[in-house]
Amino acid sequence: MIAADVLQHIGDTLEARKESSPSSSYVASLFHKGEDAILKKVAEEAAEVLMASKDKDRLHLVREVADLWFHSMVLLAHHGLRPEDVLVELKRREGISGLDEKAARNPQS
Ligand SMILES: N=c1c2ncn([C@@H]3O[C@H](COP(=O)(O)OP(=O)(O)OP(=O)(O)O)[C@@H](O)[C@H]3O)c2ncn1[C@@H]1O[C@H](COP(=O)(O)O)[C@@H](O)[C@H]1O
Repeated sequence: MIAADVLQHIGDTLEARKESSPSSSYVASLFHKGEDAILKKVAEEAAEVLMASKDKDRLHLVREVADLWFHSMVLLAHHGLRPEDVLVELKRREGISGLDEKAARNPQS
């Protein structure tokens, strides 16, 4: 599956960048700055997704979602996690209705 290959490749690149110099790599510079800098980028990119959506600019939206996914993967890598961990969780949820899952969490509501 192409999508899984792309995510796996990005995961490998992110791991390799942990050994790179911050001056030669954007990802290495983010790792070097630490968790707060990574979280700031995730928050900024999420806000940019909202603005692209409100602007009804489809190409801009795709690019901003790519930025958000990418920085979320940097955050995962910071915590020693990989994109595949999210894919496993999404796979686990396949076929489970969001409404049923929510009802199971809050049986009285
Ligand atoms: N997919 C990406 C990717 N998507 C977005 N970005 C960077 O994320 C940043 C997004 O920040 P903004 O949109 O806010 O733009 P900006 O104002 O320039 O950023 P800041 O100065 O505010 O940090 C830009 O610098 C983009 O270049 C990415 N940088 C790297 N990758 C992948 O990561 C690999 C490793 O990158 P390096 O570590 O730079 O070699 C690359 O080969 C790509 O596969």
